[in-house]
Amino acid sequence: MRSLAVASPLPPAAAARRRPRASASASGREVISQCWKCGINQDQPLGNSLRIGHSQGSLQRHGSKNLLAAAAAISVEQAEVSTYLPKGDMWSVHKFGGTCMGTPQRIQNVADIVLGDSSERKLIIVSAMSKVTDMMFNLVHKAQSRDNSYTTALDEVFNKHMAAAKDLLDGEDLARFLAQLHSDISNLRAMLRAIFIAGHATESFSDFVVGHGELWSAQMLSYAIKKSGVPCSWMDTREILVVKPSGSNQVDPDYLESEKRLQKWFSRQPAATIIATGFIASTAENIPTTLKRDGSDFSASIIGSLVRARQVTIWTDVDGVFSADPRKVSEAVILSTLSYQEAWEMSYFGANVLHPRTIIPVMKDNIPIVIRNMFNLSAPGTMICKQPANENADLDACVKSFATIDKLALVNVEGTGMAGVPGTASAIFSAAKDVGANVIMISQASSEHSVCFAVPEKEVAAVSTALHVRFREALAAGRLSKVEVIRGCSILAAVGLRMASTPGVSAILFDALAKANINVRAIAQGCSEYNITVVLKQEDCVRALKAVHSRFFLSKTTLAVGIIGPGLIGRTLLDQLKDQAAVLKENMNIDLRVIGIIGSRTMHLSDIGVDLNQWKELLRKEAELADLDSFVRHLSENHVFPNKVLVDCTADTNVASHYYDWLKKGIHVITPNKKANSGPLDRYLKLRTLQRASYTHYFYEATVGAGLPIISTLRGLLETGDKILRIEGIFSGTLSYIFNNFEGTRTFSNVVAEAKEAGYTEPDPRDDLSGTDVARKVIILARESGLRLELSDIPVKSLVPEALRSCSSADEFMQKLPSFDQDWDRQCDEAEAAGEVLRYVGVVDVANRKGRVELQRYKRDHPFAQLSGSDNIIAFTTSRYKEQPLIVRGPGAGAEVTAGGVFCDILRLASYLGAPS
Ligand SMILES: NC(=O)C1=CN([C@@H]2O[C@H](COP(=O)(O)OP(=O)(O)OC[C@H]3O[C@@H](n4cnc5c(N)ncnc54)[C@H](O)[C@@H]3O)[C@@H](O)[C@H]2O)C=CC1
Ligand SMILES: N[C@@H](CC=O)C(=O)O
Ligand code: NA
Repeated sequence: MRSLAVASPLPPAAAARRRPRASASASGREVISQCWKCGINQDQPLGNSLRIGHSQGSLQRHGSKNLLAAAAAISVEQAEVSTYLPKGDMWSVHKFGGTCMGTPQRIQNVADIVLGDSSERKLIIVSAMSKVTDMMFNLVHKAQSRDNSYTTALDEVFNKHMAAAKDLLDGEDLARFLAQLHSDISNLRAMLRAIFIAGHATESFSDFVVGHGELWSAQMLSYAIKKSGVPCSWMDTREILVVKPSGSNQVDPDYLESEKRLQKWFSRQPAATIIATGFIASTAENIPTTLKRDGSDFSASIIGSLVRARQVTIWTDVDGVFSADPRKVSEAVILSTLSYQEAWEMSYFGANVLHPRTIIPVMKDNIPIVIRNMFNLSAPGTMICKQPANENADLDACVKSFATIDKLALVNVEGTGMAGVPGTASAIFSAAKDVGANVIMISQASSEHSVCFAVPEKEVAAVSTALHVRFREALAAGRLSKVEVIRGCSILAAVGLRMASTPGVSAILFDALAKANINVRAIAQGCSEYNITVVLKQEDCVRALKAVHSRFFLSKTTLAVGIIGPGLIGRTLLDQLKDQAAVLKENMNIDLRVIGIIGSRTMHLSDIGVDLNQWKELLRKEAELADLDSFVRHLSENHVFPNKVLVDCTADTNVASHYYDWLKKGIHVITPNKKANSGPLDRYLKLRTLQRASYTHYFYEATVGAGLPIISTLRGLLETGDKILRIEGIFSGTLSYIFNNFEGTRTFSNVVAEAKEAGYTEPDPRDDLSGTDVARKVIILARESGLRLELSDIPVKSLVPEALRSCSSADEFMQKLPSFDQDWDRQCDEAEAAGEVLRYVGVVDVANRKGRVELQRYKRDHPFAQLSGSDNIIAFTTSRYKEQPLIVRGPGAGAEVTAGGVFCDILRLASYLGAPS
């Protein structure tokens, strides 16, 4: 065997300084106690060097077999207990993770935070400098894989710490630290060499090597604090914390023994500021071990409990615990408080809070844990403590946070033979256990006809096979009908202690999911009610998370909007949205984001929202070729916003033909375009049936009377049980304007041009003059009233001269229209001579299940003759409004009022989705 001799790392002066102290306190176990007493700080141990010193001697004496025992010989000195360990409020415990200890500057910042804490006594737990633990694991891995490069990797570890120390410390402190570092590295080199030769490292070996990161960072911090004149000791927690293994990769603290050891340690070094190593501990047999994953948090919690600290502060690089994963929910907020149970539940669901076991030690003594950001000292952080009694008890505050678990599969075991048969559930779950599957959630309805449970997707094939084997006979005999596997699932959990005692929480949760059009596959809620768990399709999970989070947390309804057709109405709507967005956000908690605009030629897309101050430039300069399919895909695949709406501001039949598919995709539709509702009846009925059966919404108030409340009034009458007899009125803003203004002073064609200029006409004014636009409105109202009519069922009196019907464009039509002005002069004169006016009216004759559109003459005192501008007037004659019809009157065309009507529909949608009304 090769010699493992290690050169003395200490310069002669330092070695000389060590010796007298070592001998002064030497007890029976000379080597060990010598090192314990030869520290740099009063009687402080030099930690690992003493053990390596011992191991070195032992190695030479006992050979490599005893390497571990020798290396790990951590002893508790039989010192007299002279100073009792005080316990209670005077102690504050802090823990700084690897990121906080990442650079010399950060270690100095940690020192400043510690110095700034005015507590009487402070116990500071530190992790290794960031990345060091991985580097140390890598050393072991390389050595046991017989990879010689472990030596250079060890040099890197040395260099990293030497450089940090040189930056941070100076003078004697630096010399002492470097001497210790040299010594440790030499001994590690020897130990790794032994591992290299053996080709194997036991867990204890590995733990011993890995724990050095904490030993070095604790020493560096204690020197940094001492530098400012504050007495400070450092503690190797392997001398204090005693743990025993408890199952796979877990340990349980031995509180009694640990407390005894702490007491003894303290009696020797009763410092007011103690820097202790996180992560590392020892077994009852004094073999070095670690506290496993997130071990430093656990160290802080155990030590906090041992001294009955006032508070344990875990310093990290985030402002506290978020209400949901901020990478998935950008609006996630920092929680100011969390109960122990809530933190526990959240940790289980993968929220990066604390490992559940970290909470146990402090929970038994009601010691609060505060999570704080060392890089943002102004953030107060999150306090995890006993549920505060006076906490806001309103419904929304019952849910503290949301978490998700992906890559799951549901297993559904179903059959009539399960009901009332004891042992079925046990057989199902023992089959899962036999293949080592981790059952994450179980749900069984009380009918007992099915049991369903979630397991990680990678384990589901084995579970399914095991169940088919176990229930072969039952399946063959039909007692079980199926063992079904549903892959691609996720769990979404709502966590909150007060859910247990508050009715209505689950209703809100499921309502938010339904409104986001998300299908729930399974549900579980234990009677502890700290969480409600739902299983969903994985692809829906982020959207679901956003939907429930915004419903409970922010009460902010976020709505992604896609605008199709930025023509007159579309661009006016965009302007209105731009002007009102901030007010809606502030006053109504509604966050509207236009994430796409598509015109006939180009489209501009954004994931988080188009800047509405410059949408026109963006649509010109930063646009792609218009493609409606990819536009819709952009909207439906956006995972930032849970709710999406397409606003069709075209007059295009083709665009309208897609509404069905969009609603099916869960995208809401809002439109002033009349084509869908006045198109083929079967398609209309299919669309309405789908929409009524789903939680997607389809609003079209502006299709009749623009912004006037026509559809909503009719709906209100119908839904409250009124019977519609007749709807009659002037439904065309264009025709209203024309006949209100064609009074002999201007030609007919001039007035038509004015209506077009004012934005009242359809993109092609022949749609207005032909009566088609009015007929479409009549059809829309007729269908809304329950009549099954086609557009062709409506007799229409067209005002478009026969000769102009075949014009190839609206422009050509407008150019040729003046040649027919004389005909119009004649009709107008005739009416005037009779004391009448011309009005173009539409009638929905519900009683006779008919509709019609006609040009009529009315006496000058008739209400229809009293209109001005683009006024519409619509009279509803119903069972309730029989003698006097209910009349709605006002401008029924024009950019502002129409866009306003569309905007109203958007807000109606937001309100349906949960925005305050
Ligand atoms: N002007 C008014 O007072 C009222 C209009 N409406 C309806 O509002 C809708 C829009 O009317 P206006 O804005 O006046 O028309 P417009 O012609 O000014 O705007 C329509 C826009 O849609 C674009 N477009 C057409 N097909 C498209 C497609 N497939 N994909 C993307 N973009 C396309 C056009 O390029 C144009 O920019 C029409 O359906 C109209 O019936 C409803 C009530 C009142
Ligand atoms: N062109 C239409 C616009 C509203 O639907 C009209 O004039 O009424
Ligand atoms: Na309307």
